[in-house]
Amino acid sequence: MIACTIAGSDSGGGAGIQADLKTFQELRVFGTSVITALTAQNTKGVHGIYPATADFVKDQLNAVIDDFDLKAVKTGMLFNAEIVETIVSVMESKEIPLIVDPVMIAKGGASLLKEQATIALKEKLLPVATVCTPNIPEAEVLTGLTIKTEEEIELAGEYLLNLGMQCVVIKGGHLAGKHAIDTVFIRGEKPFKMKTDRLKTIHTHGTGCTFSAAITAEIAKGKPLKTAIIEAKKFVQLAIRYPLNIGHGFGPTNHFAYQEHRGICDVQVI
Ligand SMILES: Nc1ncnc2c1ncn2[C@@H]1O[C@H](COP(=O)(O)OP(=O)(O)O)[C@@H](O)[C@H]1O
Ligand SMILES: Cc1ncc(COP(=O)(O)O)c(N)n1
Repeated sequence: MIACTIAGSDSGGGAGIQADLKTFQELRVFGTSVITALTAQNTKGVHGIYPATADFVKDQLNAVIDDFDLKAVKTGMLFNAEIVETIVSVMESKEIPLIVDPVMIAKGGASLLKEQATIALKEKLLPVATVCTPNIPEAEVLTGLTIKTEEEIELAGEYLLNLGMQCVVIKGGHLAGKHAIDTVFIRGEKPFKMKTDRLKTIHTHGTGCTFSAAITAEIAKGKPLKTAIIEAKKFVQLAIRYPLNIGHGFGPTNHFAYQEHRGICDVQVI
């Protein structure tokens, strides 16, 4: 099975292209990549960004699509509106499932998406997406809502589904409480929640990239949407639960954990 990630490179290896390819590999999917930007980054922050031209992003994507039978494609850091629009122009005519992680701001605070690009992402990319995986601040930007309560999560989910996607996963990592709860909206189905313990850790660099890459890998393997999303939640939960404790800042998650500890992760589906 072959998947592709369209994202930024994280020199620190915990997020972006590197997190996505490691996740694909652990889930036994062959990973291809389209790099939108190079970041000089480590566990302490983003120290520089060097974007690719939109034309070169297109060259990479066409090179991959022309040669491989891609079963799923994901996007992460897209940086500017030209890159967003280029991806739309290539992907809109394809029947390949597209998972959009609407990456906006790194956990350290650096902006990974320009303001104009947020509009392009919402108005052009999301309507051609299959799945979108916003965290709470991203869902707030995309919907214009303040999201604190369950009702507001429901409203945000419905709003985003109405942009044309088949599925929206609103991630609860940024909320408070004893549990980390993600809410999943699939068109035509009753929404459900995935609940795990909220782990006390600073090693959450790249959690969103890892989660969306795991969804992409499971979809590439042909899993139904709901099964793919639940398995991906297990993958990211184990990756957070067994940190590598490397770097001097907010460390990466552990992509080895799923294969090493599989079967012992409880994700409550409610
Ligand atoms: N401290 C934590 N304990 C357990 N799960 C977490 C924790 N932080 C984030 N997660 C989970 O990691 C995934 C990524 O979530 P989140 O951190 O909200 O996204 P992002 O990395 O895009 O900001 C979600 O499934 C979320 O529930
Ligand atoms: C290249 C790249 N892509 C995505 C993220 C987001 O990850 P996080 O929100 O964990 O900082 C990042 N920091 N760098």
